[in-house]
Amino acid sequence: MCENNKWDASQIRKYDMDLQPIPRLHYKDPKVDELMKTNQPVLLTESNIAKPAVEKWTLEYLEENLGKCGHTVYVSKTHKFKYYDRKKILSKANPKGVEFTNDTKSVEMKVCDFMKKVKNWKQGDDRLYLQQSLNSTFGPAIVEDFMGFDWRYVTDKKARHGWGELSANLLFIAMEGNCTPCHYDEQQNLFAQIKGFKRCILFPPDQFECLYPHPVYHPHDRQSMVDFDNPDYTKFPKFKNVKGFETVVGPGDVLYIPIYWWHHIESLLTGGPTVTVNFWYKGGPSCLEYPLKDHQKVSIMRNVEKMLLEVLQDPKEVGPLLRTILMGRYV
Ligand SMILES: O=C(O)C(=O)[C@H]1CC[C@@H](C(=O)O)C1
Ligand SMILES: [Zn+2]
Repeated sequence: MCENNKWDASQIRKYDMDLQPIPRLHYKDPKVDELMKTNQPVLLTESNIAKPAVEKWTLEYLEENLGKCGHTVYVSKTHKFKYYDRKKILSKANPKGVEFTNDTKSVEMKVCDFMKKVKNWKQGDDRLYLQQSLNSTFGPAIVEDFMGFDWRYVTDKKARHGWGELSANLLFIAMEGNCTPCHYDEQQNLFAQIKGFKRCILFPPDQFECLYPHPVYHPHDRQSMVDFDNPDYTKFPKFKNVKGFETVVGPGDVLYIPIYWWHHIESLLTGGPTVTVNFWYKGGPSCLEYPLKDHQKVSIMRNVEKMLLEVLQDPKEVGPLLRTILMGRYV
């Protein structure tokens, strides 16, 4: 899968799973729209979507221009940065939350401190991952570069494929080897790689039962419970049948990650820090046409879980009630 010899298999973690390549197409290829129309992933090459960033955003430039205020940096004891929703964690404000511990926490950090820690990082130190919404708090040079993105192209895709409003552009600065474990988002995503290389593994929404997402009420909602580095095939037997797609994105590549598609993303094990900007679009209005699409079924399952939790008030009641409905009647 090595494109133009810019990386090699030694920089990639090995997983025992069936992965097919994601199509790589020139961004003006009409087949791009055929794939987007049917919520299929595609890697766009040669685009100008984030061209000013690809040309200028070195770590030094970013340190110089990201501004002096603090930025959101995740700190992890491992290479995994598993997202969690703080609003779902037990607190005075949220007495119905969930007892929850995990290896990652978020802190506010100045860019200069972040860059220094990344430069001086040694084995055994906590890993860092800067993940910050691109907003006006950034220096004028960054804002100018951002305005120079190919907004005509991305806005055309939004309109053509009925996406909702642009909800965020996030800037990601990762250390080599950082991993965002398998999860799905309820957003369309144009994932623009700026510096370095990232291995992206994607699974379609119909792989839901092989990827065992945490319950909706859990802080790790939308995240797979399976640890790809050490899968528990007793707890998650269907994981051994999972079928997915993969690609490695490099500077100038833009990966379309369709809404509700699972994605597991790793900065290559060597090669230094990586920089990415994403474009998250809300899902557009979707009419229920039959047969329903797989991602619509995921959305329906989410709504059933939310309704049951709302009315039962206790997560431990959800399983027994669903079993009563199912056993001997639907299965
Ligand atoms: O853009 C998304 O949907 C994500 O999951 C991002 C969260 C961290 C990013 C990464 O490349 O590790 C990807
Ligand atoms: Zn995501």
